Amino acid sequence: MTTLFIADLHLSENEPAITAGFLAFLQREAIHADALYILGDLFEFWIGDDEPNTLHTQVAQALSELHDKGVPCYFIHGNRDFLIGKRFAKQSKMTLLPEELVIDVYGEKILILHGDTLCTDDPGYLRFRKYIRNPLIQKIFLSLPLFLRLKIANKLRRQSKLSNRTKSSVMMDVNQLAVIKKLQDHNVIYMVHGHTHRPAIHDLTMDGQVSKRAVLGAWHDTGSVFKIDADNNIELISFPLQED
Ligand SMILES: O=C(CCCCNC(=O)Nc1ccc(S(=O)(=O)N2CCN(c3cc(Cl)cc(C(F)(F)F)c3)CC2)cc1)NO
Ligand SMILES: [Mn+2]
Repeated sequence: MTTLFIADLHLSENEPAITAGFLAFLQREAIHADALYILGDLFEFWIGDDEPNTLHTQVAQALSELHDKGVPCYFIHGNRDFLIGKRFAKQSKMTLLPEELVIDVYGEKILILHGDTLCTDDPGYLRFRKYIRNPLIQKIFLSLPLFLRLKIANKLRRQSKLSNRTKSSVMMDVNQLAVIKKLQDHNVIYMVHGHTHRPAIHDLTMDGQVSKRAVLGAWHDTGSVFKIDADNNIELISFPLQED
């Protein structure tokens, strides 16, 4: 049996093929797993659980069916879908996790997180993140009428696109010291995260031990899944989304 990790699908109504690929992945692959961890940015944007949206309903229904077939699904918020709340968690029967957590997978301790907090070379983003993760700011934002939230969201998405163009690729990747500090803070040697869209398994010698950091790939033309089996064999796999 295996435990599966995915992230950065950035599901949106403009990308129906990715949604179809995700639903097929749930029915064909996740259905046989011990658990599925979704490490953030499942959706491209999220302005509140109260937004009527057929994509959200469709995804919630599929995740709920996975749960009913005995596969628990855990979710860590990404920098896009950080407003996913209790209501969607209830509809999808996903368990919302804190932004970083050490889990036990077949006896191994693994730190899981979205990965945006590792990008410490982008102080501007981290300042923005601190602001919008503030519960009071979230309460105020969620109390705005939907049309206003949509307006703000579209503006911020445009700004993000523009500002990401000017950021160096170093700035957009994790900072090695931040990675080491996180591992030491949690006293673990394994880490799985997404966010950077740079799929790889990195070996890192830390305090004389070989530490591993698995980075999940974003879902575009291919899907990406990190798998751990009961013998602690690990695999980072990318697979075509289109049914040929
Ligand atoms: O990797 C990097 C850089 C990575 C790129 C980071 N950029 C990035 O994530 N952008 C972004 C994320 C989400 C959306 S959104 O459309 O889903 N949506 C916008 C409005 N949201 C809001 C919430 C609250 Cl509480 C408060 C407000 C407030 F106060 F602004 F009005 C707004 C809710 C969420 C739009 C853009 N660096 O290393
Ligand atoms: Mn992200």
